[in-house]
Amino acid sequence: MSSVKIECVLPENCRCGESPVWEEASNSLLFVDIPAKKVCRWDSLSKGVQQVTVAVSSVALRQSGGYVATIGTKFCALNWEDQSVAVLATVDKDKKNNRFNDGKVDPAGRYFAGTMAEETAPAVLERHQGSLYSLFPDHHVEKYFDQVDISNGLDWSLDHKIFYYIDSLSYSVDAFDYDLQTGKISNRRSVYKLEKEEQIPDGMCIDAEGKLWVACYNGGRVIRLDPETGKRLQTVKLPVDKTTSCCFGGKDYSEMYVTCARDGMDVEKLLQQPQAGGIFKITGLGVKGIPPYPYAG
Ligand SMILES: O=C(O)[C@H](O)[C@@H](O)[C@H](O)[C@H](O)CO
Ligand SMILES: [Zn+2]
Repeated sequence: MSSVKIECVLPENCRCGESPVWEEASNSLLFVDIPAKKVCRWDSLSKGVQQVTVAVSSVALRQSGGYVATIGTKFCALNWEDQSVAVLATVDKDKKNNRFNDGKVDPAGRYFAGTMAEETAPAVLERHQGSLYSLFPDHHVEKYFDQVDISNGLDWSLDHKIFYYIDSLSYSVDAFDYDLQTGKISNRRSVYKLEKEEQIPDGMCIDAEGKLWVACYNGGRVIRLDPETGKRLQTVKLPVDKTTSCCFGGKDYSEMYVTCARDGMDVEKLLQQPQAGGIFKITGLGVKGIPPYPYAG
């Protein structure tokens, strides 16, 4: 194993950083801060941050330019230049206390995202209120299942035949068979159950070897899993407890970026972990990621 280096590249003080995504064209990391209601774009060359204020939970690239984002219970297009938002579709119309949470685009350009009840405190919420959806390139929405607690990490296997998914309060990383042609999922099973000290599974991404990286909320780490054997291959601890999500980026996708949260920490913990809410860069992992897929609509 090569020598792993962890660096806080942006002391952004996110209340709850989430949805990191690398934009190669601008050498930037996009991410959101859910309670602070903003989408941020950090330029890795100039180190500058731009932001748009909107009640967002996830953001993704869009093939035709700009971005897509989940805002409240709406799938939206986000124009970065004039900061305008256009609603593409709305879900959970009968659930006034719901909002979208994590989302990611599949290899065919569909935007997958799930919902959850609004939290009263981190991980405290009315159970089973969420559902998983995807926004197709023609802007129609398909619903996959309901009864979700906290819809979180998602990604697809390198051959596009498996969809990986995390409902945080199940403490499990699940897999489904995936039909890329139709966007249909089937045959749900668990590929990894978190150990107690790993705490709550949150955001996730796949690497170029087909292994999964899961950010562990309250666990202060990202873990690398082999979804075929169900074994944990590696643990990388960070100097903050509330690690929320991860993605690969940088040159050739050889760096990993990790988001985390400050909300839910008491004064003493914040003094111990002054970098809570920052953006972390991990190098020396010895494995690369793959580029994010852009929404095709
Ligand atoms: O970031 C998310 O996915 C949720 O929006 C957050 O509220 C926390 O991560 C959650 O409380 C822990 O599971
Ligand atoms: Zn999350």
